[in-house]
Amino acid sequence: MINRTEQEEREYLEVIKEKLLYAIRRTEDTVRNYSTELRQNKEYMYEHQSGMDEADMVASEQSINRMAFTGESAVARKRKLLKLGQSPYFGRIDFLQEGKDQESPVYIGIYSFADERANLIYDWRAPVSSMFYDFELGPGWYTTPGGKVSGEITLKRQYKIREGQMEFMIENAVNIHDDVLQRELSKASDEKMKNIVATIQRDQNAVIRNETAPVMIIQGVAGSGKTSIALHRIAFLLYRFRDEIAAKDILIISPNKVFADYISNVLPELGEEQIPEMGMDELADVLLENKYRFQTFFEQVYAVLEKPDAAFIERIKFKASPEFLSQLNRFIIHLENHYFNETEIRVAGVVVPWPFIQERVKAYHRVPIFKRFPEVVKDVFQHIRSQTNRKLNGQEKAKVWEAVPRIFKLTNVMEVYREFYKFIGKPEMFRMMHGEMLEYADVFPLIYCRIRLEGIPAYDHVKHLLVDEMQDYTAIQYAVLSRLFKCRKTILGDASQQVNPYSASSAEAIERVFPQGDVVKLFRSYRSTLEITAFAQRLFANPDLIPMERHGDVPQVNGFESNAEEVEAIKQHIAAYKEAGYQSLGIIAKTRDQAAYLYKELKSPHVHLLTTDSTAFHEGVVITTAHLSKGLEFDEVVVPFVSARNYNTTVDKSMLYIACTRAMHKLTLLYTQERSIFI
Ligand SMILES: Nc1ncnc2c1ncn2[C@@H]1O[C@H](COP(=O)(O)OP(=O)(O)OP(=O)(O)O)[C@@H](O)[C@H]1O
Repeated sequence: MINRTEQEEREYLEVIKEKLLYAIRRTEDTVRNYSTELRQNKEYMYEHQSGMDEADMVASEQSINRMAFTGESAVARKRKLLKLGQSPYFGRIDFLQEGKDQESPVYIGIYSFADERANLIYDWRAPVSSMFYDFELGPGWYTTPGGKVSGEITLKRQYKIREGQMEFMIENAVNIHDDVLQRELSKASDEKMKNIVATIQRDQNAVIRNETAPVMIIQGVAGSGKTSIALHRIAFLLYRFRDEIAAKDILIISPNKVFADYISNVLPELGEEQIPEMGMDELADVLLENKYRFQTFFEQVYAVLEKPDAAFIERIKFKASPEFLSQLNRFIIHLENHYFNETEIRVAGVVVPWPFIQERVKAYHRVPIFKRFPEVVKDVFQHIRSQTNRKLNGQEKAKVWEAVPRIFKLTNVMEVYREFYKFIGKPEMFRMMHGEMLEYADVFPLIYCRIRLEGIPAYDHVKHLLVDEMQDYTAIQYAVLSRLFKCRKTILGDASQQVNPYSASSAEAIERVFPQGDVVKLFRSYRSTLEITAFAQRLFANPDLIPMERHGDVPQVNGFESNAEEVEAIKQHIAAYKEAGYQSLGIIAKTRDQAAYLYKELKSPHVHLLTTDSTAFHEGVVITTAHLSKGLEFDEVVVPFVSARNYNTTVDKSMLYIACTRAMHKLTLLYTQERSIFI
């Protein structure tokens, strides 16, 4: 066995660092050579431009592009090597393959690294590395494209190497992962989400490395690592299918810009490029071609929280149900058969009879209704020509163009959508807001009608779609997504973290939309201490949840006589959180008005207010709403205004649950006068 002792490991680390340094220098030489050559080539081309013919120019440009590409790859390679220099590997397994007489050590790092003679570091995504996550000492196996490789794991080690120095090394213990995991979880939070390659758990690894599922639905409790796993899964797929998928072919549908920013460094940390990302509202705008003004999802949630109106809530609930989607589908089929004026068209002395027109309309049944008319127009032209034996003049053509769409009783998608409510006998279920603005609950049904009746080009360039916070999207939104994105999907969320319980989906409902999906449930919660998890469980009990055995202070619930005293207490938290060794403090209010009020009261340059307009996550002290805090986490969380008046509805309870589950190490709830029944 090589590198048996810790001393030998430390010496080996120095050898590897040396080799990395050498590789970095070589890449630097490559980059330098390419940039010199590139400059010379460009100069040459510029000087000889006049004497070059088209073919020469194209050849020169191609050569320059090739050179630039290779130069860029060398720069990327250098970046990876520099990173490896800081922390070359985090794990090792020694594997004795069946039929061989000597085991070989497999050092595992973020990227692979080889010298002329051997593979020195294996990428964590390589087939052989999967054994590091899947097995303890003893029998083990991994699959390669060529088949299954079995053998025995004779050694397993984990290392923490930072800035080139080995901080610790843990060996062979059965709970090796637990020890390192505990250390990782007890640390103060970073500004952004971090990678978890060194401590991926077995069940998480199975999700990350699943290559076959066309749709993967991950339902996991708060803090179970759903988002982390989904991002690592993308890194894995980019590695595994590198010839087929690039970063630009993936799309993340994220709940907001702050969240997008929060997760934005995980993939670059894993050596991958940034992934395109889009919010549902943004997608809606694109799909409606910016033609309609609409309420956003945030505005809908605030309306429910701030001035709940029974009829408004009824409309939301109705449109969120899978039954609504079925009714809409039935109506669209009904349109086909019952919304045509059975009339003939008279042009150029010819009568085009209704049966002919009807037959043509039906012939294009695969084409969305509004897209059929141009086809039918052409057929009518043809019909008239055959009767008159002459071409139609402009005026006659215009008449046909006008007459054909009129055979359909409705002229546009919006009219169809309004008609639907009359058809089902519930016209009160459709209300426009002030200024001809659509309610959010109508946005995706309208888009769905557009797709069915006008057709929208599918997003075929997207090869993998990632949807986070799946519980916040309704059946109709999934119907839209499944029609737009034919690619593989990873969909994740937690049914307990609905920001608007009137407009939410359970994992089961989503499964119904994607019957081909693999559903994975994650019950172990990593984010919070056992005390915080136990506290949150009292809000929404999940008997299956498995908390981490990590301890901290019991969450505090502090009462005050006045708001002023409560604000004063928050100031004390702000003054003290750093002393406790924390890096982030989240003050999570229920509504945006309450968050804004607090921000004004606190008047501190060190406090950031996160709103729906924010585009970046801030380190330090952040005031925000429960809705916006989704997916984020803080070392310490303070939830203000948890009074009986402020937290008393089902939606309020959901918000409180989301707020409390953001805390990693410390949680405090504050109220004035009477505390909420939920605590
Ligand atoms: N295997 C792991 N090793 C180390 N840390 C982990 C692991 N799994 C999860 N975590 C940590 O747990 C925390 C929660 O992870 P993440 O935000 O991905 O969970 P989530 O299920 O998306 O949470 P939520 O739904 O509550 O927003 C993060 O700090 C993450 O780094």
